[in-house]
Amino acid sequence: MQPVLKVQSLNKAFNTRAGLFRRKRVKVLKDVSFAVAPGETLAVIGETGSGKSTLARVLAGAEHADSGQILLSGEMIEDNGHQNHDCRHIRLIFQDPTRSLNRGLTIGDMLDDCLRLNTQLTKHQRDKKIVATLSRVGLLSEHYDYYPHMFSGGQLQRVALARALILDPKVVVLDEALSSLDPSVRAQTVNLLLELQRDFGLSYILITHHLSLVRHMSDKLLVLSRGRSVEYGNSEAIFRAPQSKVMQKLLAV
Ligand SMILES: Nc1ncnc2c1ncn2[C@@H]1O[C@H](COP(=O)(O)OP(=O)(O)OP(=O)(O)O)[C@@H](O)[C@H]1O
Repeated sequence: MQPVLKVQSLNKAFNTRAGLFRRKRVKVLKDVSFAVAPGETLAVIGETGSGKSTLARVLAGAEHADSGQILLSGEMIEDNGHQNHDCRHIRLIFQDPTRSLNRGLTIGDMLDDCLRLNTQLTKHQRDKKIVATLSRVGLLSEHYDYYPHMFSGGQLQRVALARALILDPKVVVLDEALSSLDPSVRAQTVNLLLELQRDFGLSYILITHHLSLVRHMSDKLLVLSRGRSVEYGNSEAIFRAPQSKVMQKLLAV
């Protein structure tokens, strides 16, 4: 099966201060490659600062890579720093959903903005799609008129999910998106994500420090260390017999 997402030799560096007047370029992603099939979940784990969030932002088009390629369903969307990114196909959800939600807009208006800016749908079609998407993530049509502050943390993560799904993406990147939820809400959200994956063939990139979540949700696993891929393959096989020191250490904790 053709992968929905293929990443080849991705490199990314940042300029950082190295003294009062000096700057130095720090490589954050080094030759990172992987592929994700439709309906599959790839978990990305690694110690703090290993480049997971940077990878998430590059995938979602929020940052350019310095070199390397990203192909979506065989089509090049990033080639050596040149983006041809249709942002609607890879969507990013953060740990703190309020980061991506405008406090001054109702949920309905926020979702309507996404559709107005990215599709040719009429107002009637947009409203229908918004209500259907709210229902897909377990929210009610009444929530159309709610503001972000009127939701609980778990509901807000559902709103962020609705915002990600409203444009029918192929890949959703979850950057610690489940971390701040309490265990029972997290379990409900995981079940919802798995249900959506089953129903719509969504692929997930799951970035998390929770190994139990990785084990439960992922098909494949990429282990990053200082921006480099040190282990990549079938999750179950890696959990059974980790080859990299990083993974062995993470499992030993
Ligand atoms: N905009 C930036 N400018 C300079 N350095 C950056 C920038 N963004 C990230 N970095 C650096 O890149 C490295 C990787 O950061 P990143 O947030 O991707 O790691 P991470 O694996 O997601 O860490 P964590 O698990 O703590 O979230 C860190 O050293 C960070 O300080």
